Amino acid sequence: MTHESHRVQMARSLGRLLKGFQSLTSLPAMRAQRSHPSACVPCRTTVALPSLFSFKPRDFSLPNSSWSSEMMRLYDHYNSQCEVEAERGETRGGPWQRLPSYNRSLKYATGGVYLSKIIQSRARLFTRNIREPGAAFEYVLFVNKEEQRCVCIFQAGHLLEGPPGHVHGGAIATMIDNVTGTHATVLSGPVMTANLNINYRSPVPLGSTVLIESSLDTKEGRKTFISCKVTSTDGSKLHTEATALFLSINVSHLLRGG
Ligand SMILES: CCCCCCCCCCCCCC(=O)SCCNC(=O)CCNC(=O)[C@H](O)C(C)(C)COP(=O)(O)OP(=O)(O)OC[C@H]1O[C@@H](n2cnc3c(N)ncnc32)[C@H](O)[C@@H]1OP(=O)(O)O
Repeated sequence: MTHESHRVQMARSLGRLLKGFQSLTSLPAMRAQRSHPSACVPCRTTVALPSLFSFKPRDFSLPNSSWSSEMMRLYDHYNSQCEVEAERGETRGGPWQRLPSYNRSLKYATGGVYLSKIIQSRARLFTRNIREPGAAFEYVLFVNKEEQRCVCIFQAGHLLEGPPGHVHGGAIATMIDNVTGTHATVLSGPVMTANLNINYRSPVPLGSTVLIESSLDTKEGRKTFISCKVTSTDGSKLHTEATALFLSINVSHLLRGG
């Protein structure tokens, strides 16, 4: 590849990358989807990131047959608040927004050099790379921009076992990083995790549904500080608590390999 064509390709990648982050930070209101998988057709299909794909991607934040009744109940609870009744039977955006989720995010985040075409085409978001529904990370995130809060309903599948019958601490850390990182991106644009502190208070039973809630502590220049809690769905049991620091980055940071 000549120097010039490499520069052109780099500029194009940067454009795509920025577009992805921008669409995540200016999320369009999503219409509530209260029904089960078969009926899950988005009423408005403008979602974050599709411009990065050459095919219609699957939105993993929508219910599938593996979701427990508790997962569905909570999904319905938050989804019903994504849209509220307005005048004359019309609806408008509510306090919460569901965040769509895809298994490919940044095609050109290469770690310094361009990945080979094969690796590019195979790269997948870690938490969305297992095909079997319910086997690993099943989750959906809702964000409340006014309250600067984010809630994730998470069902931990059998492939996430750590201590017998319970969820691996690394899988919990992954989800905390995922939720707080997405929340920080919504609040501050492109960021990277600089620091993550986790206290594990009580084990999470495998197969259970838990809530992961994150809230903004403060923003100082490039720094976004977030707190996070993992609890049972009725809030009575604290499983994990964490604090995280995210630093705003220029996306070229990713392309340069940090
Ligand atoms: C398209 C969009 C899709 C998005 C989808 C999202 C879904 C997926 C979400 C998944 C989410 C997953 C997310 C992931 O998994 S991100 C992957 C895990 N994270 C990394 O790999 C990050 C690696 N580190 C870096 O790249 C750099 O160190 C960064 C960029 C973080 C900072 O390097 P940079 O050169 O830029 O900054 P600086 O060193 O000048 O420091 C600047 C300031 O910050 C302070 N500082 C720095 N570090 C720390 C620290 N550890 N504790 C406390 N403070 C720290 C420092 O003292 C200074 O403060 P001050 O002196 O100015 O006061």
